[in-house]
Amino acid sequence: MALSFPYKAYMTAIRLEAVSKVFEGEHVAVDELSLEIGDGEFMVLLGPSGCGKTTLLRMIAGLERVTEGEVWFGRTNGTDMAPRDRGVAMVFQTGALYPNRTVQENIMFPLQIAGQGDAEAGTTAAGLAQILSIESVLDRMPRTLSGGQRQRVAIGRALVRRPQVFLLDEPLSNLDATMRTELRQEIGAMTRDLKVTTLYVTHDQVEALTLADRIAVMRDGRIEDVGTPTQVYNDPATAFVAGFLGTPRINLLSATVNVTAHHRVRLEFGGQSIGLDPTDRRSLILRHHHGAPVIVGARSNAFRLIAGEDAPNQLTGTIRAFEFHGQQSIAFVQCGIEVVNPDRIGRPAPAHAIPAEAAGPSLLTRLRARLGLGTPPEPEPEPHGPTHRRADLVVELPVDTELQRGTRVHLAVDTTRIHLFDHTGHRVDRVTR
Ligand SMILES: Nc1ncnc2c1ncn2[C@@H]1O[C@H](COP(=O)(O)OP(=O)(O)OP(=O)(O)O)[C@@H](O)[C@H]1O
Repeated sequence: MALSFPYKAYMTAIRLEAVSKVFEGEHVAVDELSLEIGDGEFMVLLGPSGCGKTTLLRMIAGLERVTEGEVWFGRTNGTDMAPRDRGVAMVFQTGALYPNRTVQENIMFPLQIAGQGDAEAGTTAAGLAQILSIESVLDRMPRTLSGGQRQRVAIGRALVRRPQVFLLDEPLSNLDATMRTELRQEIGAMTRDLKVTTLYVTHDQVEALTLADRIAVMRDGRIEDVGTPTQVYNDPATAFVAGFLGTPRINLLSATVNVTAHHRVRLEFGGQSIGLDPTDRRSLILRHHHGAPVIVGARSNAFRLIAGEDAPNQLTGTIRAFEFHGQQSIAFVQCGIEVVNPDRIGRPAPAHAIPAEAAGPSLLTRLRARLGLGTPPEPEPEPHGPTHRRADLVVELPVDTELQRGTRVHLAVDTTRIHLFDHTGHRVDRVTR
């Protein structure tokens, strides 16, 4: 998959070349990760807790040493540069402010350190405060501010020196829902007005989808997919990405490919099945893979309630629960189909399960060998549940649908809206961006 910035008009502001971070000689937090961020681009790093987002951000800021690989700023190799020389400003979950300085003094402080006079620094700070809607609290002390106001001050202080690169690490996570939405919109508008290259870390898919020019979805120290919000949502590269984006969560159904005597491809779910159109590209790929296990990804809106049993490509089940969600209703339909846990699928098998000659030496093994530390310790068993289990189909229905629990329903499946993944969680029709 190409991870480079697609818009030719932009220059590359940050380039990460096979960057890794190994803590204490054995814990791989970031694993040979490569990514380009364009000048002025708003990139969101999205991924579950512990996948290495903060570590990556800290390596770009120079707060964490890179174990292997290179960090470039434009045409300068910044891998070993001191943090202050990188032109980078960072805002954390809770913006740390100087407690004994007023809001205005906090914002103007970086300019004063840089040698700017009080009057000029004060004017710049007041201008930024206006953009950030905190002009009425300029004379207040940080302890008297709300969480949202404090984050605004932290953002003002980070941006006051016009950094080349603006890094934000979950800046909204400690705010209430209303404040989060408001500040999210302001961060988006402000960074675009200032045309500052921004890298924003979050595990919140709504923040990622609403803010990003592009989203890089991280998992286990690597990037699984990168693209515009519509690309990663509508055309996810892996089952994990499909499962991480979207509410309700996408249905990931375990199926087996059945190629009929007439070279038609059917996807078998135990007792039920659906057929692919012969002109569908996936059909052309799968007709050579009779018996192969696949994962069918179908969002809740890929189904339609139908009356009869005769329609092709339908699944039948029993309503187990029905929820009113305002704009639509969500039905949980028991179809007896195995669903796949996206968090488990495609995770590398434990090192001891892979023949050494097939796997090749891992990053960790190579690093330890170089440091004379011998082979890595046996990996811990993974604390996750099983890969497959029987669960309900989650189906979106018009809000005026009236159904009782226990009702038998027929659901037409729109096969043009499903994604097909192989057993490792990668799309059978590979995604190239
Ligand atoms: N200083 C450290 N020493 C050892 N391990 C660390 C250190 N910092 C981070 N880690 C580990 O590296 C992995 C990545 O951590 P990191 O904080 O980058 O993840 P994250 O995606 O930002 O998670 P979260 O969203 O929870 O902040 C985790 O397993 C974490 O325990």
